[in-house]
Amino acid sequence: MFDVQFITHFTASISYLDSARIALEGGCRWVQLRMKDASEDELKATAIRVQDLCRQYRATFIIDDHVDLVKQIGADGVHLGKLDMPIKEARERLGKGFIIGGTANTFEDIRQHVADGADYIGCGPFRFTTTKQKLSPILGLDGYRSILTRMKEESLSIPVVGIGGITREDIPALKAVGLSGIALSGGILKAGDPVREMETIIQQTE
Ligand SMILES: Cc1ncc(COP(=O)(O)OP(=O)(O)O)c(N)n1
Ligand SMILES: Cc1ncsc1CCOP(=O)(O)O
Ligand SMILES: [Mg+2]
Repeated sequence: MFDVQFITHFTASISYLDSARIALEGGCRWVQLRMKDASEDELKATAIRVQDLCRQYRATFIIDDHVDLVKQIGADGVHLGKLDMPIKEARERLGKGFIIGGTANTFEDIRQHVADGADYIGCGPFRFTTTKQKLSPILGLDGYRSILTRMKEESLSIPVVGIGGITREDIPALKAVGLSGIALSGGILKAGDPVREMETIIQQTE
């Protein structure tokens, strides 16, 4: 099993909510709501609607950055990066019943997140992407290989999903390098038929 997480985004014709619907219709069962420039009200309203959709599809629903909103609406979990609430503090606020993901760009980041109580790692960027500003250094396959080798050597075990500019064509190599899965957005939303694109990716990962 190779996990597929969808990160919401928008295009000229697709809203954040529609992007989540597309992913779910295409068979994805893990959606992260990421709305970097939204107001609190807009974020909460969208989060409630995306959460409803995820419940209909029995999909996991994660919110990027906003620990208190996760607790307030009862989402499944939160994803946190270096500029967000520290994972240790989020775990204290949320307790054990919520999923907490942490961003990593190095082995040391992963070691810290494991110590702080993270449940999974989003490791990247795999390659350049315009979906996120201010990217950490690009890892490529070699970066993943060395991080995952170091994890094995030091018996550090936690699911690691690759993220950043990932498309369907990358999946065989990302599987082979030993990642637990992928998180992606543009690779779906920029496709001619986004639902079909997700279906194809899900078939590739089963
Ligand atoms: C699965 C996953 N991995 C990494 C990230 C990036 O989180 P972060 O570093 O906090 O950056 P922003 O997404 O908040 O811009 C992610 N969201 N999901
Ligand atoms: C949130 C995030 N963190 C690192 S790259 C990225 C964006 C992922 O989106 P895409 O698949 O469109 O590159
Ligand atoms: Mg963040």
